Amino acid sequence: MKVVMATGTFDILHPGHGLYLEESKKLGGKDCKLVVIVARDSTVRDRKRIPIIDENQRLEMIKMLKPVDKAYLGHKTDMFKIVEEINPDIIAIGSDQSFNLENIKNQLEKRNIEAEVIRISDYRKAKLDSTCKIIRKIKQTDFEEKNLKDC
Ligand SMILES: Cc1cc2nc3c(=O)[nH]c(=O)nc-3n(C[C@H](O)[C@H](O)[C@H](O)COP(=O)(O)O)c2cc1C
Ligand SMILES: Nc1ncnc2c1ncn2[C@@H]1O[C@H](COP(=O)(O)OP(=O)(O)OP(=O)(O)O)[C@@H](O)[C@H]1O
Ligand SMILES: [Co+2]
Repeated sequence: MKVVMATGTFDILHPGHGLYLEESKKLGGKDCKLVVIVARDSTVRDRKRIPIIDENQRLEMIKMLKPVDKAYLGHKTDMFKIVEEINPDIIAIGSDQSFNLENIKNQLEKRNIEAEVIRISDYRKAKLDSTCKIIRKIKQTDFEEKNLKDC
């Protein structure tokens, strides 16, 4: 049985997230266990922007997805601590994740973690194929208050 680790923010789910998780799971073959690490709110704030959905609700949704066997929040500072704990065979890096694979491999080597690091090159193209596009669309949409009255 192979353990594959996938990571991300997963703020406002869309089909690109589903494709990435499906492709990650395929890397581990027939008996794959897919473990997903959801980025902490503090990490998202430091690296990207203020998250819309908080970390617990993002984790709750990821746990409900079909390819996912286990999901956890990451740690707040050392991102390789969770890798040591999960001890995956493969770490799947998404097509738009800005990690340098060589840097990750060097960090793993320093800690004696024998995981393979693989870039998933598949990208699901659509009008709203990223969280930032969804946020931009919501910002630009001029909702009338009556559309939101039951919220
Ligand atoms: C090997 C690896 C380990 C990670 N561990 C953590 C972690 O412990 N805590 C965390 O908040 N995020 C963790 N992340 C997720 C990254 O923080 C997240 O991918 C990054 O913020 C970029 O966001 P994005 O993937 O949504 O583009 C990890 C990512 C990788 C590749
Ligand atoms: N359209 C897509 N096709 C394939 N993979 C995707 C797509 N969108 C996101 N992913 C992958 O899903 C994982 C989580 O992505 P993330 O949380 O950054 O969402 P995002 O839509 O890319 O958000 P943002 O717009 O903030 O970058 C990453 O590994 C990312 O590469
Ligand atoms: Co992204």
